[in-house]
Amino acid sequence: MANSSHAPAFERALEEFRKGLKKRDQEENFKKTTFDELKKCIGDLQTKQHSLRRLQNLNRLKPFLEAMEQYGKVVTIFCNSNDLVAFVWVASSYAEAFGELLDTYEHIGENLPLFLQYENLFHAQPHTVRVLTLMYEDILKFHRIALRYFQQPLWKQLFDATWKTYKSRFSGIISNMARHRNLIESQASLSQIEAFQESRRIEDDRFDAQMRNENLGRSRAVYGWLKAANVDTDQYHFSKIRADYPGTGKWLLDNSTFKDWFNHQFPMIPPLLWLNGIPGAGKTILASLVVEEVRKLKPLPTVLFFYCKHKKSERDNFLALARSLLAQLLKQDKGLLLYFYQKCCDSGEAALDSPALVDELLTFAFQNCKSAYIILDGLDECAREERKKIVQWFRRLVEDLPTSEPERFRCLFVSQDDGVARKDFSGLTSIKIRIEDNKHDIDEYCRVKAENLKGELKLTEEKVNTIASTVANSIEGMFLLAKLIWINLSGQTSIRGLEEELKPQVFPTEINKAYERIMVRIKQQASPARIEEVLTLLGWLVCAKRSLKWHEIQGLKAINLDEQFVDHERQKFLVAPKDLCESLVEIRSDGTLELVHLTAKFFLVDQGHVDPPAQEIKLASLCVDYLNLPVFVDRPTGRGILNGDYASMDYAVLYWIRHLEAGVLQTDGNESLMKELAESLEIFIDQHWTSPNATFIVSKRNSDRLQFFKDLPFYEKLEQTIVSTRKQLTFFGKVKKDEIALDLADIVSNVREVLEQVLSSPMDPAIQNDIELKYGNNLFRCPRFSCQFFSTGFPSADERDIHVGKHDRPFPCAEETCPGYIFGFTSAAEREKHMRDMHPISVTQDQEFPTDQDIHQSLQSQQATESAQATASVVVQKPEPDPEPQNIPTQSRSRQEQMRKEFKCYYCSKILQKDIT
Ligand SMILES: Nc1ncnc2c1ncn2[C@@H]1O[C@H](COP(=O)(O)OP(=O)(O)OP(=O)(O)O)[C@@H](O)[C@H]1O
Repeated sequence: MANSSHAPAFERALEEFRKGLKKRDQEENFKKTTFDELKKCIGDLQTKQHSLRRLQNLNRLKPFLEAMEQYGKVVTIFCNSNDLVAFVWVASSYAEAFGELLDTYEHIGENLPLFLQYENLFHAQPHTVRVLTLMYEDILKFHRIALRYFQQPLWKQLFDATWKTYKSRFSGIISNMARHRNLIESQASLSQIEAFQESRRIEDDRFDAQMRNENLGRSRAVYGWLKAANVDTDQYHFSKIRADYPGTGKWLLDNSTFKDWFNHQFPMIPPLLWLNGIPGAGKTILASLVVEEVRKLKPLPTVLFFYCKHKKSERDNFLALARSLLAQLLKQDKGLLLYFYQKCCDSGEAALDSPALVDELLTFAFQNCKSAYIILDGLDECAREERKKIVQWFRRLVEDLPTSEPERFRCLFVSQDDGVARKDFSGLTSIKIRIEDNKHDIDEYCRVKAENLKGELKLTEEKVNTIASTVANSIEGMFLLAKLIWINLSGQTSIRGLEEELKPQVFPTEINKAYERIMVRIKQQASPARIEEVLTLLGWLVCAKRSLKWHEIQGLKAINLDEQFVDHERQKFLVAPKDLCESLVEIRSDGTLELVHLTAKFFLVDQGHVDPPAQEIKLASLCVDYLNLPVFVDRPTGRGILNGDYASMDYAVLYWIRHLEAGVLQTDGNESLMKELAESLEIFIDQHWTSPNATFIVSKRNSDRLQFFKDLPFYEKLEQTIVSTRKQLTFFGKVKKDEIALDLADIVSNVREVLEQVLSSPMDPAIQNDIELKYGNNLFRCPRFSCQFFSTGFPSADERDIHVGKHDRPFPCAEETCPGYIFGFTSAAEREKHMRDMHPISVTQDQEFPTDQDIHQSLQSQQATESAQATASVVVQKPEPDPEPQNIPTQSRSRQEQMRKEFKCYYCSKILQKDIT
C-alpha cells in the first residue's frame, strides 16, 4: 500500500529546513528522537517548572502533539519511510516568550486535522497526499523562523520590539494550515488543490512583499535617524588609488604582528593594534586594504570601519563615528532593525543625537555581534577630546571581553605617532611603518609613474629608470611626497622642463617643497586672471564649513554682484577643477571637491596662498550678498530655477553666519573687507528682517565678537539675528515663528516649492540634466536648518515628507496597523494616552497562569498518554537552562472572579468576547 512517490517532496522540504540551520545545529541539535522521548522532555520541563512555581500550562501542546503523532504515522505509510518526518520543539526559559510559543503551538494544534481518520481518503484519492506535503512545509517553516529567532544572542532584549512582527508571520502560516485542513475535510479534487497551491503562492508572495516593504520603511526611518556619513564612498576612493598597484601593502599583510592580530581561525592575541607612521606614509590606503582583506574572510565577520577627517563635522568626532558604525552594524545584522526602529520611534529625535542612546545602541549591537573587525583610521584628525572618547570606548569594548572569547572583536587604530596618540594607545601592540616597510610599494609606484612619463615625453628606458629611482630614494617613506613629485613631473611638457625640476636645488625633498613646486607650475602656466580664480577656489576649499560639491562651487562662482544677478553661462568655471588646481584637489565620486591631503591645507595657509581670516570675511560677504540679490527678494520663478539662480542657496543660508563668526575673530588688517561686510549685512537685515516678537539675551561673548559693528545703526538687530540664527542651526526641535529673525526659511521653502513644481512637470531630459548639474541630486530636502537632510535631501517628495513627519510628530503608535503609527504624536505623553485609550493591554500570561489543579491534571494526562510507538523522528531543540529561581509569591490564583473580556482574533483581528475567570 505504501507509495514512495511522495517522498521527494518531503525530502526537499526537509533539506530546505536543514539548510536553514546553523552548522552546529545540523550536526548536534538536529538529532532524531522518538516521540516518547519528546513527550518525556516536555514532562520533565513541566515538572521542573512546577518545582520553580513558574509553570505554564503545557497541556496546550496536547492537540499539536496528537496531530503530529498521527501525521507521522500517515506519512510513514504513504512514503514508506519513517526517516522523513521531523518535528522541532522550541522551548524557552523566558516566561513571556514561552507563553507566546505555547499560544502558537496551541493555534497550530487547533488547525491540524487528526490525520488518521483520513487514512482511507489518502488511499482512495492519492492526490490529497499533496496537502500533507504542504502542511509539512508550513510546520517546518514555522520552526525555521522560530529557531532563528531564538538563536539571536540578544533575543530576550529584542523580544518586546520584535515578537509582534514574528507573530504576524506565524499567523500567516497558521491560517495556511487551516486552509489545508479544509482541503482535506472537503475532500478537495486535484484541480482544487492545484488552484489552492497557486493562490497560496500568490498570497505568500504578497505577504513577503508586504514584509519587505514594511522593513524597507523601517530601514529608511532608521538610516535617516542615524544620519551616518557614507564611508563606502571613502572606501571606494581609497581602493581605487590602490588599484593600479596590485600587491601594494602586502608587506603589512605579511608582517608577523599584523598576522597575529588578523588571524581569523587561530587568533593570536593582540586584539587591539595601533598602526602608526609619519604623515603621508600611506596609512589610510593601508587601512582600506585591511578592510578589503577582512571582507574576504570566511566565515565573514562583521566589518566596521571609519575614516576620520579633520574639521569635517560628519567625520571628526565620536558621535559621527558611532552613527556610522551603527549604520554598518545594521546593514550586516538585519536582526537589529526592529530594535533600532523601536529606539528611533521612542527617541523623539529626528536624528540620533543623545550620547546616552548612542552608547546604549552601540553596546547592544556589539553584544549581539559574534565577531567583528573594527578599523578606525586617522584618529589624529579629530580634536583631542573626541579622540580620547573614541579610543576609550573601543579599548573598553575589546579589553572588557570575557577571557573565554578574547578574539571576538579586534580593533585596528590607525594614526600618526604623536604624543597624544602614544598616551592614548599606551600598552597596545603597535606597528610603526618604517622606511624599509613601504619601500617596495613606493618603488613600484614610481616605476608605473615613470613608465607613463616615458610615453608622454619619449624618454629612453635608462632615463626613465634613473628618474624613478631618484624619486623613490629621496622621499624617505612618504608616499604623499612621491605622489606630489610625480604630479609635478607629469605636468612638464618638455624634457628641458623635466630636467629643471630634477635639479638638486629644485627637486623637493619635503612635502611643502613639493606643494610649492606645484604652485609654481600653476602660476607659470596660468594667466593672472586664472591664478586669481585658482586662489579663490583654493580659499573656498580651505575655509568651507562642510565639503563643497562642484555644482555649489559653480553656483558661487556664477554670482555677478555688479549686475546683481546669477550668471551661470558667462561666469562659471569652464575648466574642470583638476585643470585649474592641478592635483592639489581631488573630485570624489559623490561630487565633492576635496584638497588632496590635509597637509595641502596647512601648506596653503602657512605659505600665505590663502589668508583664512580674510577668506572667511570674503565668504561671509559673498553668502550675504548672494542672499541680497533680487532673486531672493522677489518671488522665485521657474525661470530662475532653470537659470541656476538658487544653486548655492542651501550653503549660503546655513553658513553665512559661520563664516562671519570665523571672520570677526581677526579683523585687524581686514578693515576694508569688514566695512564691505558691514554694508552687506545692513542690506541683508533690512531686506530679510521679520520683526520677531521674542527678544534674545545676548551673551557677552557674542557681543564681544560683534564689536566691529557696535556703532552701526543695525547693531541691535544684528545681535538678535545672530542669536536667533544660531538657534535655528543648532536646535533640533521646531523653532517658534516669533523667534526667527530673518525670513530665510520662508525663502528656502518658496524656492523649493517652485523647484518641485518644475521637477514634477514633463521635461526634456536635457533640461533635467541641466537642473541636476546646477542643483545636484536628491532635490527633495528637509526644511529644518539643523537637519542633515536640509542639504543632502531625498530622491522623492514622499520620502522627504515621511522624514519631515518624524520631525513634527516624532512619537509613532506602537501598533503598526494603527493610523497613529504613520502620523505619530507630538510628545511621548500624547502617545501614551493614545496607547491607553486605543490599545489597552490584552490578557497577560499572568492571567493564564494555571492553578494547582491544572498542574495536577496536566501531569496526570502526560503520564496517561498512551505510549505510542516511535513512528516519527523527532527533533528536539533543548530548552535553554533556566535562570536562578526567583522569589515568586506562592499563593495560587483564585478562580472565583468571573468577568467578560475582549479577545482579538488571531487571524482576522476581530474583537470577540468571552467570560474569563
Ligand atoms: N599604496 C599606495 N599606492 C598608491 N598611492 C598611495 C599608496 N599609499 C599612499 N598613496 C598616496 O599617498 C597619499 C597619502 O597617503 P595616505 O593618505 O594614506 O597617508 P597617511 O599616512 O594616511 O597620511 P596622514 O598621516 O596625513 O593621515 C594618498 O592620497 C595616495 O594618493
